[in-house]
Amino acid sequence: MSSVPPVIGVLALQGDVREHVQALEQVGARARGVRRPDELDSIDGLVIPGGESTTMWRLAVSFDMLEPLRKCIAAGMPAYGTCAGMIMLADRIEGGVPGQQTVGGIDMTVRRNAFGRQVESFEAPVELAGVDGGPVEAVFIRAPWVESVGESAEVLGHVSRGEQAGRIVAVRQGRLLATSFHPELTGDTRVHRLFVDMVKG
Ligand SMILES: NC(=O)CC[C@H](N)C(=O)O
Repeated sequence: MSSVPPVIGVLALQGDVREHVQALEQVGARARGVRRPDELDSIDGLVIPGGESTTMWRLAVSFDMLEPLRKCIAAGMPAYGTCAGMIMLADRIEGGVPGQQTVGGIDMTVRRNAFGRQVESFEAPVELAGVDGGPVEAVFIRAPWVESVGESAEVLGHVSRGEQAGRIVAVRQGRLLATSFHPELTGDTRVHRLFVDMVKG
């Protein structure tokens, strides 16, 4: 049985674009960087990478991408955001710089840089609803956590141990997915597979 692989765009304004492209290709999708509004027309789903959400927001404004991104998401385009990308998909942020805007789409409040500074980056196993085969080893780099989710968003995972045990770090709302951590950096492609299956579904 063969089916046409979905085309997934990776928002290529800033951040770890190449790692996402590789992870997506490993799970059988076609992946390409997108940075212009017209490039959004030819993709089946979008990944917003990790990086720096303040820079990504500013670049999205200057590349005239913020409104087109909002429209696509509102129109139902599947999207997956990691770390800064999670911030970009959040309807509300805390700890942003003055005036910082997001694309939005997921009814949640995220706290920027919640786990502390770069030197406080860490790895921890996270059990994810919808991902079989044991916990994913999650890499947190100046990561946000989710303070709260609204009724339409579903919590998929928490930090399982340590000082921050119980913090929400993975959320899904319909065909939108967000993680505080970076599966694209670990070689474990199960979360990308989940997203590609969401795109196909
Ligand atoms: N690794 C990351 O994506 C870090 C996110 C960054 N702290 C931000 O606010 O956007």
